[in-house]
Amino acid sequence: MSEHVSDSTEWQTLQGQAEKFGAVHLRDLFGSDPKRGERLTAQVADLTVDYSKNLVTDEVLTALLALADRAGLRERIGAMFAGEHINVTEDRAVLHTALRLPRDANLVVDGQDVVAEVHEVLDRMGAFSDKVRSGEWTGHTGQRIKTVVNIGIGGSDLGPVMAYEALKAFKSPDIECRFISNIDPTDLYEKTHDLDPATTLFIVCSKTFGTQETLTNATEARNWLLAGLGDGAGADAVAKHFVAVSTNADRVSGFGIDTANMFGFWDWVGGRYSLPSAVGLSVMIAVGKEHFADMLAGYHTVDEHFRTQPLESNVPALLGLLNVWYDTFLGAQSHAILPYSQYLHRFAAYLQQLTMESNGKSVRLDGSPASFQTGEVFWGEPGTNGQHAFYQLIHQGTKMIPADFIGFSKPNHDIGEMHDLFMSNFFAQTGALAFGRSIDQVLAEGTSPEIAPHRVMQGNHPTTTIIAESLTPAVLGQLIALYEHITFTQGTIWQINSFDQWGVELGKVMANQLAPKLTSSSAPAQDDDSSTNALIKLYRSQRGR
Ligand SMILES: O=P(O)(O)OC[C@H]1O[C@](O)(CO)[C@@H](O)[C@@H]1O
Repeated sequence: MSEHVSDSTEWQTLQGQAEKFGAVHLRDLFGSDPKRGERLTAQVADLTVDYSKNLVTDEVLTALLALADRAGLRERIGAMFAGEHINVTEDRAVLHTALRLPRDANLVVDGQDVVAEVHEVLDRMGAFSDKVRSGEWTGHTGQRIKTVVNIGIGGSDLGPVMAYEALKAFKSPDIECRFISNIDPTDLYEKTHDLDPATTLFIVCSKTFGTQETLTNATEARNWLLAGLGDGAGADAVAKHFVAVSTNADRVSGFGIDTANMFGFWDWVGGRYSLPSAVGLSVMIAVGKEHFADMLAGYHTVDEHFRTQPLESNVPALLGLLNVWYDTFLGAQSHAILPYSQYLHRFAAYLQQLTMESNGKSVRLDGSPASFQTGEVFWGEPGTNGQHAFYQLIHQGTKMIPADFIGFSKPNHDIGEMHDLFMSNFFAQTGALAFGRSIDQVLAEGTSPEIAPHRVMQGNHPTTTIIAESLTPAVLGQLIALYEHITFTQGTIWQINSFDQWGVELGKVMANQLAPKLTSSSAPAQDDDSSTNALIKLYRSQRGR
């Protein structure tokens, strides 16, 4: 492999193809190949993935696969699964795939029997969630737990809340979960003000147990609990109502949570990849350990596909390469995630962290600046809500926005004809985006020549359609693993480290430095830039300080 993939002949070939691609239209690609739809459809586990409505020719696909070879994608996949320290800036293995290995698998990394440790924690989580679900685990006053409140942010929040919402059809009717993430006090207030402390269990979820938002929320939640339980409530009550999920036992006990009530994970699990670890405890309590195990098994089937399939039939690799094609070679800036499932209403938000914290990088592994466009902006809303909000811009705007349509043949709740109507929108949209409406069609419908141009849809907007029979825990695991490996593929081609997040770390440090200037009436707000100084002064005066 050449030192920089972007200097390779394979890269140049794709640049050349991109330059002449403006003339290619999906109408022609489908017109000249009646079997394109079937030919460019692949299966990964329970997911049928139709990528035929993407702006690619066979020539481009071949060139993308050659680029993947040049970038050593196969070898990088092997290195990740084997536990090599591919997160070079933190000198860590990247082993979220080990979180879903079956009990009888073998993986020893850095002298650690990874599978045994993973299953030891899963077993403890299972036993604990059984107790909470059955009512055997009681609070300080002897009452059973009715509400589980997860306190965490980023990967310690987005995965659990997304999966909890996605799997609502599988949850216990006796337990509700809530999620506090923002340090905005209104989040804490809204999620607790109508709860009974006696029946509330908090999970303080933080890989580092050093995150300002989470520790502040957890401290205030403990105050709320003790005040609500009244006289006599102290450390014993905290032990009944607070458990922790973290990699840092010292900080957990420093906070006052008994480490007997701590569920651990490891530094080789990145926050945004941590849902299948103990970070998923709230989800396990809601849906039960069996459904959680189904979700892990779903992840694992896609992991195995990614690890073993040749690249030409490797679905995450192909979709990752398509994303590189759009982003780096065709200049697309964003990527829409459009699930036709209300249960997946937090899926795009979840993927934002997964993809943008992973691939929002401009420096390559060797420290040199990337001389090309990397990570896209991921965004989206469930259909059909999105249709009545932003689809107009996708259909007739000036930007290229590749979009993933995710749908299910069977709804979790079937009511009348609703699901068929819902899915008719799903199928109609990808067709309209691809093939549009020509001026001749518009005029033939009787539209006046003055208005006709406004009603023309150029089409040629790329989409990928992902369908499964229904949204089950296993299918959810498959979907998440699919996007994890798409993200990995992109990072590999770009030769960036998809597993650190130094940019976010800077913001955390600066917020901690600024905090005293907001709260103290004596400290002058003068040593920042003129804009920040003025804004802090305004804030302080409005707060009466
Ligand atoms: O789980 P922790 O350590 O509280 O971190 C929360 C989040 O903060 C980040 O470090 C930055 O947003 C994420 O990567 C992580 O998921």
